[in-house]
Amino acid sequence: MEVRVEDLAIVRGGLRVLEGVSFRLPSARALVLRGPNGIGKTTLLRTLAGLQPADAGRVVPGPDAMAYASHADGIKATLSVEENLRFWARLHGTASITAALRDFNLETLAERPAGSLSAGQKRRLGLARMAVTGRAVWLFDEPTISLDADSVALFAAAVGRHLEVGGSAVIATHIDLGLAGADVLDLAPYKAAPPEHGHDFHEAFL
Ligand SMILES: Nc1ncnc2c1ncn2[C@@H]1O[C@H](COP(=O)(O)OP(=O)(O)OP(=O)(O)O)[C@@H](O)[C@H]1O
Repeated sequence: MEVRVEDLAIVRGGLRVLEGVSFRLPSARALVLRGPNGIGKTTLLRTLAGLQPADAGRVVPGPDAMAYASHADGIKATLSVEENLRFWARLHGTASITAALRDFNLETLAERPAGSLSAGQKRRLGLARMAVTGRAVWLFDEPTISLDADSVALFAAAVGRHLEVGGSAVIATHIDLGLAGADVLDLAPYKAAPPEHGHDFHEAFL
C-alpha cells in the first residue's frame, strides 16, 4: 500500500509549523524523517496517524492503515507484558502475540507487570505493540530512545521484516538505524513562514 502525502500543512499550538509537505512512500519502504528540534516531526506523525487534522493537503490512506508508536509508550502498568500485548492484539483483531514477544526479546519478561520494567524494556514493549496491530504503515517517533545497541538492532530487524512482507514505516529519528534503502526526508525546507503579525503577542506584553 502506497502512502501519498500531498501538499500537507500542519498546525501545532495554533501556529502552522510545516507547509507544502509532499512525498510518496511505496510499500516495502521506510522513510526517515529528519530535521532540527521543533521542526514538526512529531506533529507530522500525529497528523499521519489521524490524531490531529491537517490544516491543508491530504494523506492517503487514512489513519486506519496506520499504527503509531509515540514518545509515550502507551503501556498499562498494572498488566503484565503478555497481557498488554494481548490487549492490543484483541483491540486490533489479531490472533498471535508470539512473534512480537520473540522479536522484541520480551519472552523472559512476559509475566512481569509492565510498570516494573526498565525504561528500555518498556520501550521494547511499546514497540512490540506495533507488531500486533496488523497495520500496514508503522509510524515511529524517536523509537530508539532508552534502547541499547542490541535493542536498536532488534528494532531495525523487526522493521526490516515488516517491510519484507509489504509493510512500510515512517520513522522520526536522529540516529542511523542501518535500514537498507531507507529514504530520508529533511523537513527543514518545509518550515512554515512566520505569521505576518507574529510580533503582536510580544507587543501585547510590553
Ligand atoms: N502542545 C503544544 N502547544 C504549542 N506548541 C507546541 C506543542 N507541542 C509542540 N509545539 C511546538 O510545535 C513545533 C513542532 O513541534 P514537534 O514536537 O512536532 O517538533 P519535532 O520536530 O518533533 O521536535 P523534536 O526533535 O524536539 O522532538 C515546535 O515549535 C513546538 O514547540
